Amino acid sequence: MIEVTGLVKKYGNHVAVDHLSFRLEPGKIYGFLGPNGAGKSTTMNMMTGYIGPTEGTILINGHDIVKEPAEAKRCIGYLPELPPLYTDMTVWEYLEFAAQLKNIPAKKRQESILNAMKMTGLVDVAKRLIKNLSKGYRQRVGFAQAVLGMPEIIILDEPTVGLDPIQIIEIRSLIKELAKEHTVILSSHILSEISAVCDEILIISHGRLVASDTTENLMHYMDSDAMLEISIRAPKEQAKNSFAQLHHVVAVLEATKQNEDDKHLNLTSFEIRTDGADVREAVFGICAEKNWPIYEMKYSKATLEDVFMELTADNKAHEEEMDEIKKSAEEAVKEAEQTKQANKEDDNESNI
Ligand SMILES: Nc1ncnc2c1ncn2[C@@H]1O[C@H](COP(=O)(O)OP(=O)(O)OP(=O)(O)O)[C@@H](O)[C@H]1O
Repeated sequence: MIEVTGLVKKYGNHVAVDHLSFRLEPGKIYGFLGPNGAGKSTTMNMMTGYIGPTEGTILINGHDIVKEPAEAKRCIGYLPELPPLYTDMTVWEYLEFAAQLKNIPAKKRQESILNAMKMTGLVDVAKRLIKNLSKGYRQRVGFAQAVLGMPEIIILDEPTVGLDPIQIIEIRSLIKELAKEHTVILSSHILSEISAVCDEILIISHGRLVASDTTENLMHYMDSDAMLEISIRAPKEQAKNSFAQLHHVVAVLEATKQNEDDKHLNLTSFEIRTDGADVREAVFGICAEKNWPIYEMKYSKATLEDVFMELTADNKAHEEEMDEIKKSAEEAVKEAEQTKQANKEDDNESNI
């Protein structure tokens, strides 16, 4: 089990991880999801003891990663975003080297390496130089290194980045295979990646945890929002009131975008928001009864992607704000330089 409490990492004034707290139970696949720069790698690097936290504690099966690093690290296998593979070694040589670093006793080494290779499908390439392997196979070598010695917890940073679709499918099934015997934690900025394999998702934005739930619950949360876009020819207020009275409808908004055709036909467009229910038939019933011709109807449910965008939305606003600050700072510097240059020219003229 992993317990993270009040975790903070600062680089100078920059807060990369901002008071993260969570608890990860054994035997599940967890996904760290967040945009680039959200703090996923920094968090993983702290959890695996690669870098120290500025504040907060990380307990790995009860061992503090800072105070008892050897005991804590023994429970973890880590595949960093850029695995440090020695490409002039063969797969076997590299795994033997990794086994020594992990202090796996000499008597057990061969068996451990063989198990890791079997698990990751590397037995046939054991004698091949790593530099002659495809990117997918190199990633497998990184995996094999992580599972060597069968640690209880496997941490994988962006495990499918740069792989082709077939390799991605292979790595995904490998992760699911691993989860039968290990707790797996992986990170990605790709939502479909995380939702395809993880039991629970932790969404991180600006170093903060903005959501943490099971993939099903997050999906269910999305289900609580649906929208029907409709273009009809009808008296605006009367139509709006009729739709608003329908069961499950939470809001009826007038859609602002209208094309020339709509104007010509004198159409009114609405966005009918519901609590997740599909109200197409009920809306059709009203329109038919009132004889309001329907020109267009489009039903949509919020997706996991929408929730991710919503939860990390301040990210974009923050970036825009930073761009704005940077732009005005650059303008101020330019202005100051121009003034300095003008003053210099004035001085030169008065000297003449
Ligand atoms: N060694 C470092 N020195 C200074 N700033 C750093 C350092 N490492 C990371 N950062 C900053 O900390 C923030 C979090 O970075 P981190 O790599 O953890 O994000 P991430 O979510 O893993 O992103 P990505 O998906 O792009 O790897 C970023 O703003 C990054 O620029």
